[in-house]
Amino acid sequence: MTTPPSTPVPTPAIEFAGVRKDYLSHGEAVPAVKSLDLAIGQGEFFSLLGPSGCGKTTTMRMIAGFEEPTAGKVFLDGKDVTGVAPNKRDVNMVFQSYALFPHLTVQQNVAFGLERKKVAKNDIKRRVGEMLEIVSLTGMERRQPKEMSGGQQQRVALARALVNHPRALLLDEPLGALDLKLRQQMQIELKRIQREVGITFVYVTHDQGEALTMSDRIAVMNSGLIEQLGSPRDIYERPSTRFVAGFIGTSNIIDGKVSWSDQGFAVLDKAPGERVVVPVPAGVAVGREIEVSVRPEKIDLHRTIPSNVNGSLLSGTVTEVVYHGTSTNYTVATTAGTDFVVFDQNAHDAEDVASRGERVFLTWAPQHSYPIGV
Ligand SMILES: Nc1ncnc2c1ncn2[C@@H]1O[C@H](COP(=O)(O)OP(=O)(O)OP(=O)(O)O)[C@@H](O)[C@H]1O
Repeated sequence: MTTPPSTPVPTPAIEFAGVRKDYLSHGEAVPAVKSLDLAIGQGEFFSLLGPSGCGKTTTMRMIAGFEEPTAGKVFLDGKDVTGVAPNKRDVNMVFQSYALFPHLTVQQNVAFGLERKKVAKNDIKRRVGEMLEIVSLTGMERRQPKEMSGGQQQRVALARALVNHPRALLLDEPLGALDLKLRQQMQIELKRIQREVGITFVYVTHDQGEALTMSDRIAVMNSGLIEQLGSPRDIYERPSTRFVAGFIGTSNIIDGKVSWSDQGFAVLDKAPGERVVVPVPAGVAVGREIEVSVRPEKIDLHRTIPSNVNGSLLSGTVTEVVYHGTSTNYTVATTAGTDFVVFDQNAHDAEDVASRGERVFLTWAPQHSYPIGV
């Protein structure tokens, strides 16, 4: 028997090994990052997502070298850079405030770093031209920042940060100052730009929609720790903690005791005739308390009890109906004791399925129940 050749493991672009970061405030250590072991791949679009104060910016500043870990090491392309000055790390940053030079033109702003490095004039012209094309600003070379919109200024900042091909680009809430529509356009643009330049992007945000739209992987942080690391789909469809389920989108969460378990499924009995069916790994025994998360768009709402329900069934009373254009959102006080949110797509007609005060039945397929932390 021959052993298969081992596939070489690519060196991560960025790596944290046993990192902790405490700040000193009035003589007391404030833990900002409690324990971090993380590898970010070459060319990955990686987001650090979490509520204010969870340690995202501190994590990013440790990559840039603006903060040093209290313990542990940071590696860039496999090289230990702990203690190495920021200007020797070959990573660039983009912030919410564009920090462009106001008296310089777009061309001069983008060329600035290359000129300081004494790159040949012809090369500068070519590289700036290529970069402006990537960020869709060709033709605006002679403008000054004040003659441009917020979104255009942010593109200049991006072009300036990318023109010298850094090892990684760190982006700290760069779209925060833009209005919603422009922000959504820029999210798509940023992802395209990242794909074209092939540089590792580390993106800090507290906006879950933004992280879901752009990232290859997301680290959801809470109180100085990563709660879950995975693809946008993993994080949304399979939240590993109650915090992640609540922070990313809207989740309906039900607690209950397993009353029956067989062939990869468990049942939590609720009111007579009602139940929650959930896929579980082997070994989840009858009697065990579990938490189940269900996304609002997976649930069907009925005015009469449906026959042949394959999966979960709960009943309740509608307490709120909110029309959102693409969907109508219902809040239902269920007999299971929790309020459920149900998104009903306005795909065919925009008539409400039910009104406030009405008794309704909620059903969803077994695979749309997700057991948290089981
Ligand atoms: N220079 C500092 N001195 C003392 N404590 C600090 C310092 N910088 C950050 N902290 C604390 O460290 C923790 C993490 O802060 P950090 O800025 O990394 O969070 P964040 O997730 O980026 O938050 P935000 O989204 O609000 O920027 C917070 O409790 C914060 O108060």
